[in-house]
Amino acid sequence: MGHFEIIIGILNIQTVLLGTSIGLLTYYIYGKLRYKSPPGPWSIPLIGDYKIYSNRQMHREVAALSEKYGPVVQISMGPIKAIILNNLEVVIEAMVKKKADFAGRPTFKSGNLFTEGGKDIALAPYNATWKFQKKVAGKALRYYMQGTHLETMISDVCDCVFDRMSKEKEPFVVTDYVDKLVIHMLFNMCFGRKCDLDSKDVNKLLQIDQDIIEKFGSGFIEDIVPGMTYVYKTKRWKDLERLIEEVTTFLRKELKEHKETFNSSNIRDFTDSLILAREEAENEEREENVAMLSDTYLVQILSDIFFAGLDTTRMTLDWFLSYMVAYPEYQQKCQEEIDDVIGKEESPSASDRPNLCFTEACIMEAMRMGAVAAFGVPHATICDTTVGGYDIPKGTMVLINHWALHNDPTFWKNVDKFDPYRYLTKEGKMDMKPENWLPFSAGRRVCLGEPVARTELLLIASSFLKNFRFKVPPGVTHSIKHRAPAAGTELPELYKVVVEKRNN
Ligand code: HEM
Repeated sequence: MGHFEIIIGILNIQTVLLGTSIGLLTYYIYGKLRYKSPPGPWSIPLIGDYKIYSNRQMHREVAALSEKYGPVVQISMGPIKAIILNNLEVVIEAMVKKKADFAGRPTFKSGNLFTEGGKDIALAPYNATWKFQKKVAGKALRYYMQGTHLETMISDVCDCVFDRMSKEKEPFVVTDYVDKLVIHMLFNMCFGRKCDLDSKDVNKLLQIDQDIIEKFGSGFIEDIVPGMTYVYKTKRWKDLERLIEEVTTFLRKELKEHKETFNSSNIRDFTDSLILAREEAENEEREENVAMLSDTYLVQILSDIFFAGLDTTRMTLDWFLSYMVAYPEYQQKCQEEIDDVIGKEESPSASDRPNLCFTEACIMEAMRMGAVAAFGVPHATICDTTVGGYDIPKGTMVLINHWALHNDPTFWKNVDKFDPYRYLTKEGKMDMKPENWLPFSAGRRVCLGEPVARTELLLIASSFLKNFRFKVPPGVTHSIKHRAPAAGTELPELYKVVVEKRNN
């Protein structure tokens, strides 16, 4: 080969390399231009939109931003990008129409600590273990709701708490009694313990739960700075580790005691139902199912049922009672309905539900106006996908802004008004559920406890109003003010009430 051919050969190689590079660059630039990221405010690199995500009422701020950017808004939480869905159309597209695409969960250091590495249901990744556990827990809950078990237990717990509450001589904060009632109900449901207002275990768990919300409600720097705990542990982080260890130790002890006294023909509570599910899997010789119901997984399912139900239920009842005090005419209308349907002697039962429409409508409206979980539980995409015409890469954190759905003025007439009639037909019966009313979310990750929560809420709310008339002390005016004890959680400002016993 002469010099000429060699030069031509080199030129050819150079031409091919150059051509390939230009091709790849064009493909990359074209891809970038074609790739449509959701819009959002400018953010400081690595720090992100600190002003937005450090605001405990971020749901309100993002809903306002969506007026400028549209229903899909992107913000940066430190180095983590979050996509927030702010209207029904995009929520249904992501959670219902695209089914599994948005059914993952992001992984957080604090979440892993709470759940022994995602071994629960609520924070678990979208996989076969999650699916199986949700099925088992759903079956155990349904088992528990059969017959009159739930209503008898709620009636016993209400008697126990109301007995103490009726002894109050001075104006008092009713929230304290709501908290006690709900935690005792869950103790009974999960561990079969009768109501004992002086129980050390119950009071300690309630204190831990309140501490976790009040002290850690603004989130953890450790979730935003990966690897930080390997270098340095803050005092807050160490406190969290200690509280979680206390809770897990308690749950492990309960499971151990239940296993020692378990009798499959006498299922006492939710813990027994889970042990029964494991026995069934063992009898069917389904090794893979038995492994998914090891003690660690059972403890985590118990923790989910207990804590997912505790805060959401007690906070919803706080909102309900606060609105009942603010609107005495609605309180009275609920009481008339309750007296008519239940009678003066009986306790509310699940079969009364179809006839307690006005009371149920007041609960639904309290859930709309009071945001107990404004962003629900964060989702993550499990593949590259799209929503609202924007590209969303695999592994992106996605939040549903429930507050925005519940306060969308284009959907709700007089959006700021407490109006139970929104949910009722002209005849006073329950109407179709308004599409924008989604406190339990939708799609694959929909709240597991919705049926039990709605029944519990109605039974407890009716029991409160059946037994007591709630008022503010003479000379005091009650206007509802919102406070945000934790990110994405709003509660009414604490206020004092006086109660009059009814039906004596
Ligand atoms: C007022 C009461 C309640 C409200 C407002 C509520 C709301 C929610 C919401 C918004 C989610 C997140 C759904 C999503 O990821 O899109 C959720 C998940 C969940 N809730 Fe509830 N909840 C309530 C009561 C309960 C109760 C009583 C239980 C248990 C008996 C429960 C168990 C769960 C579980 C296990 C999940 C995780 C589901 C999953 O990841 O697949 N919830 N809830």
